[in-house]
Amino acid sequence: MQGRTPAGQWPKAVLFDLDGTLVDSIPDIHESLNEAIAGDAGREFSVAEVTGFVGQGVQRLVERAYAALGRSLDVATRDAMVSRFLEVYGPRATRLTRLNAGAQATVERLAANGCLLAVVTNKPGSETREILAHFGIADGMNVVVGGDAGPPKKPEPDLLLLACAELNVQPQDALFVGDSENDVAAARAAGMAVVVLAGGYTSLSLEELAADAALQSLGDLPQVIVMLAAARREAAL
Ligand SMILES: O=C(O)COP(=O)(O)O
Ligand SMILES: [Mg+2]
Repeated sequence: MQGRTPAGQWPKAVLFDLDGTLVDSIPDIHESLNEAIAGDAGREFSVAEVTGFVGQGVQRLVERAYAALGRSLDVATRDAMVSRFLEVYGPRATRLTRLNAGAQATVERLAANGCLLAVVTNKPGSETREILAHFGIADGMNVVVGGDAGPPKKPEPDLLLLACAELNVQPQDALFVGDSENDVAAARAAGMAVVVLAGGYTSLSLEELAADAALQSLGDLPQVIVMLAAARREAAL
C-alpha cells in the first residue's frame, strides 16, 4: 500500500465485490457446476441459469441448482455437493475467468491516491485469494473477506462491517463497489455508500438496483468517486 489516506478524504476505503465486479467468473463456475453435479442432476445447466444461481455463496449455488430441477436437498447431500463443486472449481477457478476491464488500473490508481482497498465476497476466501493472486491484484488488497469468514453473508451487512473493522475505518467512510442486489442491500444495512457495475450477475436493471451511482466500466470509478464526494460535501453544508 502506497501512502496514507489524506485527512478528510472520502472514501478512506473502497471495498470490492468479486464475482461479476472485479472478475467475470461465470464460465468457470458454469463448467465446474456441470462437471460436479450434472451426473446427479440428470442434465446440464446453461450459462444463463448458472448466472442466476450465483450471488449468495456456494451453498445457495447448489440449492438453487436443485431447486431449478424441482428437487429438494437434504443437508447432508447439499454439503456433499458443495464439497464436490469446490473440488472441481478450486483447481480451475482461473481457467476461463477474466479480470473485468479497468480493474487493474483502477485498483492501482485508488491505492496511489491513498485509499485502503478490500475485497468482500460471498465466495469462499481461499478461492478468492487464489483468483486475486492469479490476476496480480492480491498484494494491492489490504483486506480480503470471503463468504466463509464466519458472519452471515451478503445481503446481511456483517462481512462489510468485518472488513471495515479490519481496515479500521467507519462504514460511512467507505464505498462498496458491487454488481447485485445483495451488494446494495448489504451496503445500505452497513450504512455505506454503494455503486454498481453494469453487466454483472443480477436479473435487475441498474435503476432497480438503486445504488448511489452506476458504472459502465470499472475505469469510470475514480470519476464517479469525485462526483459522489462532491455531493456528500454539498449535503453536509
Ligand atoms: O459466490 C457468490 O455466490 C457470489 O460472489 P460475490 O459476492 O463475489 O458476487
Ligand atoms: Mg457479485
